[in-house]
Amino acid sequence: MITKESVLDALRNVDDPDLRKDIVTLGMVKDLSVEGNQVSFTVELTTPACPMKDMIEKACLNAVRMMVSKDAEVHINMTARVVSNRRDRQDVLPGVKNIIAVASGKGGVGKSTVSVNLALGLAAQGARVGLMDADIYGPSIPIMLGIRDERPKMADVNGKGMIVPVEKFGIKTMSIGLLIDEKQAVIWRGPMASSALKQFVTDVLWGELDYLIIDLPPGTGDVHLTIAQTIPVTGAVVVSTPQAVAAADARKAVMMFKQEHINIPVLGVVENMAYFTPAELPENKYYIFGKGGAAKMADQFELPFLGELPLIQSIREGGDMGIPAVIDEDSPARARFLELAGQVAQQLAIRNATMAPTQVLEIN
Ligand SMILES: Nc1ncnc2c1ncn2[C@@H]1O[C@H](COP(=O)(O)OP(=O)(O)OP(=O)(O)O)[C@@H](O)[C@H]1O
Repeated sequence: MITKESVLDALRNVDDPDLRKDIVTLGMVKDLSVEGNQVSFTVELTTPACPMKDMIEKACLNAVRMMVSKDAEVHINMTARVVSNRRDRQDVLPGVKNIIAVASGKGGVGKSTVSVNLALGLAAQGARVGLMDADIYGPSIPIMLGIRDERPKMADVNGKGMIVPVEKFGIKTMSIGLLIDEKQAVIWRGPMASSALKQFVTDVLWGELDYLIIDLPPGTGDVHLTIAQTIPVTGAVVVSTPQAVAAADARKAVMMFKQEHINIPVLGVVENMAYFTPAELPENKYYIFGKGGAAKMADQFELPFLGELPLIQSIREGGDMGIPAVIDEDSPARARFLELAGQVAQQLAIRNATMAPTQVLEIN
């Protein structure tokens, strides 16, 4: 006879490969029921974008069939509840579970392209996602999402005027480009940029989010410091390109996050424009700028390498037209960005399980 205990014992042999504990101990097995040879249960993962989802499901099935009964009819409901390890007072971004900053050592490496497609990639897999354009001096998110002409609405919350983020393709977004003329933003000085950013944090109704992606300005500067001091950023993703000079700049970005007064864990390094793929020969990869630079850099810092993204004309065209690669079913880059989203979500789950929460100066 199949019992609940025998099923649980079998499932104790299935490990979450990232968290390195079995799924029963981790409390991921829910709603177990057994009737005759019908066994059903839910496995609750830490992210809907988990790249190990299919593997864990198969391992559960095999464990019950091999260790309990080969005649068991097993129904597994794979779900996810994104965890947060925030321990701050939640004065800022109260309903936001995880905050991911996307950075680059220098401009033009595709940081905004990665931010947009990472946000959409997480949302495509079922997460609630927001995208904050903190690139105050050169906001490109409104163009990339095709919302240049939209203006956010205001809402009254307990007598305080709050900005309602613009929604597009299932994500919420806010950019200085949605409030003022893009050209004006370029001439802003440091203190103005910092106070605009603080508004994005305190005066925008982000609501409940699993992930908030922050597209940082290129390089290292005032805005980065403001963000590190006011927002409990869960982790950062550093974008690089293959050229040696780009890798050297990306190294500076990694060093910035490691500084004592910033101290934000780096989730990994992604290499954009790693190889060229012509539209008519999608299987061909040409490593025109050299190969393996960002992976080597990640290795030196003992950071995860989050993968290579191709240089494809349609990524640029999609960006200009407001149709990002993840939204374009025909884009050869779509699958790569979905993989990247899975890698980032996975590294974030590991970070939350193994490291202390990020500290910030509390706002009074
Ligand atoms: N993998 C890619 N293939 C083709 N074009 C790309 C790719 N990644 C980015 N681009 C294009 O390169 C240009 C710069 O990209 P993007 O604006 O994302 O860079 P950035 O690092 O955010 O720049 P900045 O920080 O200076 O604003 C854009 O026109 C974008 O569409």
